Amino acid sequence: MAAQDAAVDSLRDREIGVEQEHLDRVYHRLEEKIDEAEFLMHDAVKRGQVGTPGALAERDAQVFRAGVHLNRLNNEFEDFLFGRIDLLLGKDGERGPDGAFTSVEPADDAVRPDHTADIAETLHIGRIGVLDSDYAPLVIDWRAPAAAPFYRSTPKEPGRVVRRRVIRSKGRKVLGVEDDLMRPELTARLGGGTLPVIGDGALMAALGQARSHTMRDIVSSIQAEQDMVIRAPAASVTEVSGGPGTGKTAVALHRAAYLLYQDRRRYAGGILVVSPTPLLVAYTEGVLPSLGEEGQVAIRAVGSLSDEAAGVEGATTYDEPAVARVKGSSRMLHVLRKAARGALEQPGAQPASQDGQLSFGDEEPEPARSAGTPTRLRVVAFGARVELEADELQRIRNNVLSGTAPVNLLRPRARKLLLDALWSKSSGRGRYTDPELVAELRSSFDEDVSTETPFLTFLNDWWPELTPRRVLATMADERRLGRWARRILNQGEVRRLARSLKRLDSEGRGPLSVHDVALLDELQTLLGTPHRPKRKREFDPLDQLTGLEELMPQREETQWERAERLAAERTEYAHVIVDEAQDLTPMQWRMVGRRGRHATWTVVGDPAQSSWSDPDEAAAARDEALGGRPRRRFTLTVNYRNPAEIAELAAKVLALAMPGMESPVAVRSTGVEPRFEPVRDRDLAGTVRAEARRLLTEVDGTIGVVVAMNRRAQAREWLAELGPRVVALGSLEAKGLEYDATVVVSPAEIADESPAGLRVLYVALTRATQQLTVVSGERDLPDAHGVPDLLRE
Ligand SMILES: Nc1ncnc2c1ncn2[C@@H]1O[C@H](COP(=O)(O)OP(=O)(O)OP(=O)(O)O)[C@@H](O)[C@H]1O
Repeated sequence: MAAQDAAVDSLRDREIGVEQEHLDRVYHRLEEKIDEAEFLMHDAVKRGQVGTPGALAERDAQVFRAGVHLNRLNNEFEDFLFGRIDLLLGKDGERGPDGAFTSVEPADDAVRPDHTADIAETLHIGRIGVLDSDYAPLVIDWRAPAAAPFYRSTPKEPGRVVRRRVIRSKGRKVLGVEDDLMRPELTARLGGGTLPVIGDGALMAALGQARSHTMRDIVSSIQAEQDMVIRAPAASVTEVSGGPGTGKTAVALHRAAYLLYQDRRRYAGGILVVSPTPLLVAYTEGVLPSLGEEGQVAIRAVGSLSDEAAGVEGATTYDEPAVARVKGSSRMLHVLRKAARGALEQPGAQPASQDGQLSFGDEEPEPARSAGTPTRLRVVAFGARVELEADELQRIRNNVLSGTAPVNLLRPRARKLLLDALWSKSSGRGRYTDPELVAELRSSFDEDVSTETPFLTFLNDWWPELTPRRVLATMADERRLGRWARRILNQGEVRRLARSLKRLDSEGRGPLSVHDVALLDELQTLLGTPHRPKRKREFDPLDQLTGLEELMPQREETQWERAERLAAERTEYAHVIVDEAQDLTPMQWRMVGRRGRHATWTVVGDPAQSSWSDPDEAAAARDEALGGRPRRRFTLTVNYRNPAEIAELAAKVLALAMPGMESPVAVRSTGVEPRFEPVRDRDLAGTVRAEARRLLTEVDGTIGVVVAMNRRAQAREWLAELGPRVVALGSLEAKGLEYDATVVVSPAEIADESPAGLRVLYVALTRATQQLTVVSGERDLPDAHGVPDLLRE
């Protein structure tokens, strides 16, 4: 036995040595390329010293190319070679531009009748493609067509692949190799010897690794059904559904990298990835840079999508479910339309005599500014007083508002109609009959009236420029909100909504909830931003190189800052990826839809994990956002996260939440059953803490403790002393995340928290990669084994 082990070890060492040799060649080639790039840089700087405009432009172009080159090489130097495939001869013997055979199928005579065959081609796969100096492929980019068999080949449909190898390396050192045989029936020969096979495949090794607080890429172990989605043509809308842990988020991010590789020019318009929470954004942020992509892709939480919520974190507070339900509903659109117009009028108007008086000339003192909307406009023109009374002002307002244009953009029209009305009453009007003289008089009337501070003050008060935040703040007034929401929301809804907005001051400053953000974004559209002339920039010769800034990331800017800046500059994207799409409310769909009106889309989600109470309403909003574009649908069926023992328990909740819905198949089993800990409510804190502490000794990575939303703060206190490996999460925050072990506290509390509570509980139960403990309180009615009522057969 020992002799056999030693033989396996020496074979493994030999194969590691083979791959090491290849990696050395690759590094050698990369170093040559870096030298070339550095030479280009220096050469370019020298040319710049010539000083002629032509030489300057040439220098800039060279610096640009060399910079891009260096940036890519430096980024992708670490651990970028990860795979290898050994293939049979291709059917027609044709080769593509990268030197690889193009045919997926083997040649008819590739396999001899005695089941022996020769390896005709070996390809190494990595994060970028590297060509040798004679243009032979040393590494094939994982996104290139020639790399597809690495992902697509299965023992059932092997194509030309005989052996698939995953190479584990760190920096310049190969640490290990794991092989999968796709054609185990063959005796294949390579370089005069039999093709060796090491290990039992890389997937299980990858799945068994401890988790950290950031997601890893899966580039070396993408599975065939996932690869179909990643490489699906970017036509219209690609919809991907699949249960928990099927790799939807991973696939969506790899797809972004693939699309950029396929058509960088097309996606220069940017790719937006919409995530449900800032926690998931932080968790996934490293994946794209590890795939060699950054900058072009903005990953944003839905709570920080609108400029109105701009800031590092955006909105992170959650409304109670009944309020969230109102704010997310598409009925809010009708309320907001009314509010955007109604908010022009501010309550608390002063008596008419003090309101908005205007002196034309110097005869009268400037009036005091009113607190509310002025109800009278008075000017003195051509020696006579001209007034517009409340009813006339109202008529003008109604007239201006009769269209659908954004309110702030209507201000010039309001101003014009005010001047028309004043003019029609002024003595100047009847003074002349000659049309030319009348026109001249009118124009000097307009100029004089409209540039006087008091008129401007009146206009500012009577037709103020509204900000979305200010309008939202006016909705905290229950009486006014009730008027705008008549026949749209019921009284209870109005009361709850108004109360939730009392957090904001009169200008709308204050903490925003996640659901407020979509309301602000809608208001932004309803109000419009008045055009303001931009300050002219000084001429910069670098501007002539279009795309320079876009393509050459600056060293001092982090990936996060860059994505933020680009996102802030963009209002629309070329491709929009929506992760956890089942959670977007109708109002959020409208917000996301505005960012992809001309985009192609990838929408991934799982209806069984939806925390939105009215799936039909959300589906209608989603259809509206995606328009009539054709859709391609994919389903992922294998759960790579949860061991079978945990998946089985979660399936019980799925049966309650969505009867008839199928669970994905768990790909592995650990033999460790979920634990149940019944507890008296008063002992909850101690038990949860003790359980988290126990799990710290059981698993190497992270531990997530999931509680009902209203216990969040409490749970953080319980666990404060346990260090960074333990994280306390509200049920809605657990979305998309995963931990080595999880403690789910009181399933009944989580399920009772909202109408979608059972689906939220399903999410909570499917976060662990190794171990799960369910702590049941009194409300969970645990049986003798501690199993709560909701999780029994
Ligand atoms: N082909 C793969 N190779 C290795 N690991 C994988 C593979 N596919 C998925 N995984 C891992 O499985 C876990 C779940 O993936 P991911 O979070 O993308 O699933 P999901 O479908 O988005 O889950 P959920 O719906 O629960 O949020 C991750 O740790 C991911 O790295």
